[in-house]
Amino acid sequence: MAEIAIAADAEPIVVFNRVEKSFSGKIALKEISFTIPKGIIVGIVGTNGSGKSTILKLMAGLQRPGKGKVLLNGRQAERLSSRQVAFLPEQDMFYSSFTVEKTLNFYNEMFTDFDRKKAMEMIQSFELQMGQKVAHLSKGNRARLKIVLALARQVPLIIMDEPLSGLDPLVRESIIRSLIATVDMGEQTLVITTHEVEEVEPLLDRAMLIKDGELCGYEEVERIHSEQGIGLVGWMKKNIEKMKRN
Ligand SMILES: Nc1ncnc2c1ncn2[C@@H]1O[C@H](COP(=O)(O)OP(=O)(O)OP(=O)(O)O)[C@@H](O)[C@H]1O
Repeated sequence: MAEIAIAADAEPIVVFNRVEKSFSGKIALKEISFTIPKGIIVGIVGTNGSGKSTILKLMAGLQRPGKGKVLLNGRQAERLSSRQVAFLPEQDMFYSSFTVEKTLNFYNEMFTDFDRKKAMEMIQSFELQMGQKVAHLSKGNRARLKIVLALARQVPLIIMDEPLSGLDPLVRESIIRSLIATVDMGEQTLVITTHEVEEVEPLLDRAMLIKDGELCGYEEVERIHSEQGIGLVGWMKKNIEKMKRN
């Protein structure tokens, strides 16, 4: 399925127009089109290797599409400066010899849009120790620090690749709570990939399903519940079955 239309999106922040992406001749994304309006939370779901991270990197302007266009606020994403997007990759991105405080200071100097006060509030709510070395943080606390660094950026688009991956249920819950409390809806749009579909479901306005490089579902989560009477996992299964039949 190349294109999925959703009821008129007033002001899109992200537009994918017939986007294709290949790596060494192997197609990772097959001509996909969609728009994301401002001020919502979108969850991109799908099986391993289906193309979710590739979509995020294209959105963040970190990769160029082979064909088609990726627009961010009306301009080609790969030409925009990093000032528009906070991208949280799946891998760690820290200097491990830095303390939490030094990491914060580093971000504060690197990004003019970094809100140190907001970062400090999140550091306190996560009970992270400012003097602790990043190398000595637990996996959960490293994940929390990553979230702080992304959410403290005052940018229109925040992109998170698998922020919950490999974390225990309590850490996942605390991160989801902080996302709900901290994202400035109306001003900010959040796009997140995840395999923890049921846990993230309450957070999402829309869900996007990617399968083998194709967009095989893009729907408002409330409509999935109200019109189809199912949850996201049921919706994913239904769409994948439908795709197999076509
Ligand atoms: N830099 C790259 N070089 C070569 N192949 C790549 C590269 N990046 C992605 N791919 C391939 O593109 C396809 C989509 O990868 P992508 O990482 O986007 O999937 P994903 O849905 O995010 O997977 P996962 O859920 O496992 O993180 C895969 O077949 C992957 O091997």
